[in-house]
Amino acid sequence: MDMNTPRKYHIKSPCSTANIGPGFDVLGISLSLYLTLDVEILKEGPAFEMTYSGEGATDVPLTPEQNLITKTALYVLSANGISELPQPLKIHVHNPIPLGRGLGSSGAAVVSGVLLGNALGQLNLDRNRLLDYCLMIERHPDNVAAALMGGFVASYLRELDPKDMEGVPASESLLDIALSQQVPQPPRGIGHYVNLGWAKEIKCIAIVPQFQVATAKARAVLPTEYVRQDVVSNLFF
Ligand SMILES: Nc1ncnc2c1ncn2[C@@H]1O[C@H](COP(=O)(O)OP(=O)(O)OP(=O)(O)O)[C@@H](O)[C@H]1O
Ligand SMILES: N[C@@H](CCO)C(=O)O
Repeated sequence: MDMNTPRKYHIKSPCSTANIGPGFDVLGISLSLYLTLDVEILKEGPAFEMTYSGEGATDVPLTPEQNLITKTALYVLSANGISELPQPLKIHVHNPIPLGRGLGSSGAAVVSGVLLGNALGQLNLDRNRLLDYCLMIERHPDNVAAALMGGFVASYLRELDPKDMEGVPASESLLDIALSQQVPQPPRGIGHYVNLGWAKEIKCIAIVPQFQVATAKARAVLPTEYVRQDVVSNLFF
């Protein structure tokens, strides 16, 4: 099928909670609040149209190279030799997930973007490969692994050889990808994950603060080392 053949997709990615108990950067649970994309490749119309409702509607940019979802899709497409979006393309995003408040909004956006790139480019990437793309962008695996795989997930980010990373966009430089730029593919098997069991009787209540803290800022204040006593007591909780 030609990339511009008219068609529709509905893409749904859950929010997630992470850092559960002692599982810092490891344990994540997907929760039943979903970022959705309604995507249509039309016969005619403007080359690109993006609308957005819900959390972040007044702040989130809606141009392909600035919006986290479309930027991520562009990255997946460029890494697979596709230098432009199909046209005319219409995307409606509905986001009920509060931004920057501990419910993995960026993880859901990244997972949606990777699924979007996979669908638009008809790439048929399997889940493990989709995870590699997610992990090039969100460099801690707990939220994206839970959002992509579903359920209660333990995940671990493999140390990457700097040689494998040459020219590969990681989160910050992803911002700079131009539509026409071709980027190398991510290394394979960046993350390991295990689906853990979950008792249906255990329900989750999320308490959402009224202020935002960007994950990057929160991570920047963490010490690089912890004393043994603190690590041991954290394992207990
Ligand atoms: N639906 C979305 N569309 C576009 N950009 C988004 C969307 N959701 C999140 N983002 C981007 O991600 C940023 C929030 O990411 P951040 O990692 O700081 O917090 P979070 O993922 O909501 O929370 P946490 O990682 O603590 O669970 C937003 O400020 C915005 O730039
Ligand atoms: N493990 C991540 C979760 C938030 O995205 C962190 O603490 O930064």
